[in-house]
Amino acid sequence: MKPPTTLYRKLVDSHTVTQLDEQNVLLFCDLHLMNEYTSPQAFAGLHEQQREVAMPGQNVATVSHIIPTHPVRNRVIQDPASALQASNLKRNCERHGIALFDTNDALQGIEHVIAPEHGMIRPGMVVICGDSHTTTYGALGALGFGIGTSEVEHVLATQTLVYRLAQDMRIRVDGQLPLGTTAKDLILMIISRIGAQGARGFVVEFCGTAIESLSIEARFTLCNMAVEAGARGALIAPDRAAADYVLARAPDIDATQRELALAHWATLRSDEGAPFDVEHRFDAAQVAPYVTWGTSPDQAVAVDGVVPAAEGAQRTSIEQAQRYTGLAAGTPLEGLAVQHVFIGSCTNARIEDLRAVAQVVGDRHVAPGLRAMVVPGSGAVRAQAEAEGIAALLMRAGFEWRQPGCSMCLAMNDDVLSPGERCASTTNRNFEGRQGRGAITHLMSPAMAAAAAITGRITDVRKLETLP
Ligand SMILES: CC(C)[C@H](C(=O)O)[C@@H](O)C(=O)O
Ligand code: SF4
Repeated sequence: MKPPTTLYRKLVDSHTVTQLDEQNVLLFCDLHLMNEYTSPQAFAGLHEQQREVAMPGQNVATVSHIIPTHPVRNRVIQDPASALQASNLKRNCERHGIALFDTNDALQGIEHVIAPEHGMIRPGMVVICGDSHTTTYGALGALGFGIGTSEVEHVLATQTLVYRLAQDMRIRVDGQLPLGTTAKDLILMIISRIGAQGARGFVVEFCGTAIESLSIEARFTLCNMAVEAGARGALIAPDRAAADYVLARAPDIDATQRELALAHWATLRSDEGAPFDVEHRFDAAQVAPYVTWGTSPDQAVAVDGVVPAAEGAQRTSIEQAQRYTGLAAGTPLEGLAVQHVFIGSCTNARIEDLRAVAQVVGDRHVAPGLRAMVVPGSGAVRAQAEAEGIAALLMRAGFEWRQPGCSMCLAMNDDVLSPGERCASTTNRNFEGRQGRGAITHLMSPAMAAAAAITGRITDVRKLETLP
C-alpha cells in the first residue's frame, strides 16, 4: 500500500518530470503568469539563445504593477522606463503568441486577481509567476509560488522548472471567526505568532473548521499572505465551494468532464496520517481585528493592543521599526490618526472586499482632510462593483474610485504616499518605503480600513456603530 501522502507531495509528484537529486525535481508547470516587471530580461535571454516559447498557450501576461490607476479610460504610462516595460511585454507576447491583458483591456487587473476570476486556476495545477504572491492559488488547491527572472526564462523555454522541494507544514484553525473579523485578521494573527520567517522553507496546508467555512475569496486572502510568513506555498484542499467557484468559470468543462474533474479534485487532500514536518493550531475565536504597527507583516497586534517593548531576540528590529513608524513602545494603535486610506491589492481588492467596505461605510462620509482611495483588483471587479452600486456609494462618501492595478500597494507607479504620511492599508507588506519613501503603512482588513476612512483614525470596526 502507498504510504499516506500530503496534498503538497501529491501535487509535486503529479508534476515531476524527473527527479534530479534528493532535493530537486524537474517540475512541469501548468500555467505561467507573467507581469511587465519580471519578464523583460527573461525574454531577452530567450532571444539571445534563439529559443522559442515551448508552450505559449500555457502562459498568460498582464500589466499590473506600473499601470496608472487614474479614473480615466485611456491609460497612458508617463514614466519612460515603465512605458518601455509595458511595450516590451506587448511585443514579446505578440511575438510568441501569448495571451496578454494589456493596459487598456477592459479586463486588465492585478495578475492574482484576474487569473482565478477567469477560470485559469484549477485544483491540482502547478502555477508559477515571477511574483511572490502566487501562493494565492492554494485557495483553489493549486500549488502556486513565485519564481525569479532566470527561472522565468527557463519556464518560457521548457514549461518546466528546477524545483527544490519544500517541507510540509500544517496550520489547523478550528472554530468560528468572531463578528467583525476576517481572513485578513486571521492571517495577520498567524503571522504575528509564527513570525515573518515562521514558515520559511515550508509549504503550508491550512485546514480546520474555520478554514472550511471561509469563502473562496477569503481563502485567496489567506493564501496570498502566507508568503509573508516565508511560506513557499499555501494550500487548502479543494472542497465543494472551491469546485463550484471553478466550475462557474470554466465553460470548457462539459458534463462528462465535470464528473471526471470532480472525482479527481476529490483526491486532492492529504491522506489520513500523512506526515507533516511542523504543525500549528489556532483557535478562530481568538481572532480580533489585527493591525500592524511596524515595518514587517509580523509586527501586528489586535487593534486594542499597544506597540510592544523592544526586547528579546527581536529587540533591534523592533527599535528600528518604532523609529521608522514614529511609535514608541506602549502607544495604543486605536485612535492613531491616519492621513490616507488605501483599499486595494491582490490581498483585498475583490468584490467581497469592496462589499465589506461599502457595508461599513453605508451613508457615512470620509473624515475631513483624509484621502481615501479604492482600487479594484481588476476590470471585472470594477464593473461588478459599479453594477452593484458600490462605486456610487463610495464616491458619494468621498472615496476616489480608481482603475485597477497594484497602485499604492507598492511605490512603483503614480500612486505614492509622501514622507511621513500614515496610511491604513488593505495590502500585504508594510516594509519601509513600500508605499512611498518615508511613508508609514498599517496593514488591516478592508472593513477596518473603511472604519479608519470614516473616523480618520485607526478604529475598531466593531465599535463603529456606537461612535458619535
Ligand atoms: C514586483 C514583484 C516582483 C513583487 C513580488 O514579487 O511580490 C511585488 O508584486 C510585491 O508585492 O512586492
Ligand atoms: S498588488 Fe501588491 S502584492 Fe499584489 S502583485 Fe501587486 S504589488 Fe505585489
